[in-house]
Amino acid sequence: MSVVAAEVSKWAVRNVSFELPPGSVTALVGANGSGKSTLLNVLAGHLPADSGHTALAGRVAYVPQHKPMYRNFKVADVLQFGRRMNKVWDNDRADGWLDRFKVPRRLQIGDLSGGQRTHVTLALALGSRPDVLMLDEPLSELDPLARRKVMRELLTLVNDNGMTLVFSTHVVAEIGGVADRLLLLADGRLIVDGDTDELLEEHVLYTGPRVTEPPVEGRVVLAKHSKSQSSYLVRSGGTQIDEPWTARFVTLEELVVAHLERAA
Ligand SMILES: Nc1ncnc2c1ncn2[C@@H]1O[C@H](COP(=O)(O)OP(=O)(O)OP(=O)(O)O)[C@@H](O)[C@H]1O
Repeated sequence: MSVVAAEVSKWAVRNVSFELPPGSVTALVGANGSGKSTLLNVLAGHLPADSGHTALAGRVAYVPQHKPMYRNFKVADVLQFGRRMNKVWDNDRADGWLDRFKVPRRLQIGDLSGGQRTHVTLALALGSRPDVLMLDEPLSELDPLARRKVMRELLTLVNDNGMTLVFSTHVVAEIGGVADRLLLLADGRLIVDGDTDELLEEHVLYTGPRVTEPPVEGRVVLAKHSKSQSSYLVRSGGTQIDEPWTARFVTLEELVVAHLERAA
């Protein structure tokens, strides 16, 4: 395993355990204040856990949500800084990232746009050739095209170098086809931990006449009722169902929202 959390507690985060295999891409999702940043900070060693322990294999790079950087540094100085601060430094990789996203080298950090600053912090993190890269809401300041391009480039690094990627996000629509694992936090507790494809296969939404019991066995994640209709999102249900009921798989976004609604 390249990332292990064992019964980690810190502030709102309570007893969180999971294991992430090398080369996996994990999306960490949860409502505001659910503990995503706290958990990432503990994993990165920036905060001590109150209890439990973590283990990360290899070189670790972490880009926090607020991307702290010296505002008076020029972009070129940041690369220089990266070279001096890291035992392993891949300048071509860092420089290449800035090139691809057209970040002007002569400007000071304080004069860059939010998105450009994001690219500088990503270049700095990637230049250290991490085995584990953790990003706290990396896409929040990027335009829609840049968001796609960044994820594509990061996935290429995962595929080519076996890097393990963990990122927190609120944009669940963007994790489909990107993340192969999902960690869902609610109120500091881990309510979903699994392979995204398996989770999608396990969750089935049944819609039919209004009833008080679901039409199949399985764990009901969420039930909704209107005047004449009921719908049940069931985990570990099957798709075989008699009329007038219909069954369909859900999107990752629907799955996440249902679990969050249930936990709220
Ligand atoms: N120094 C602290 N002492 C105690 N609790 C804290 C401290 N700092 C943060 N918290 C609490 O920890 C909880 C989790 O915050 P955290 O920033 O980890 O959530 P988050 O999921 O990243 O939220 P968001 O999506 O809004 O960024 C919040 O309730 C926050 O108030």
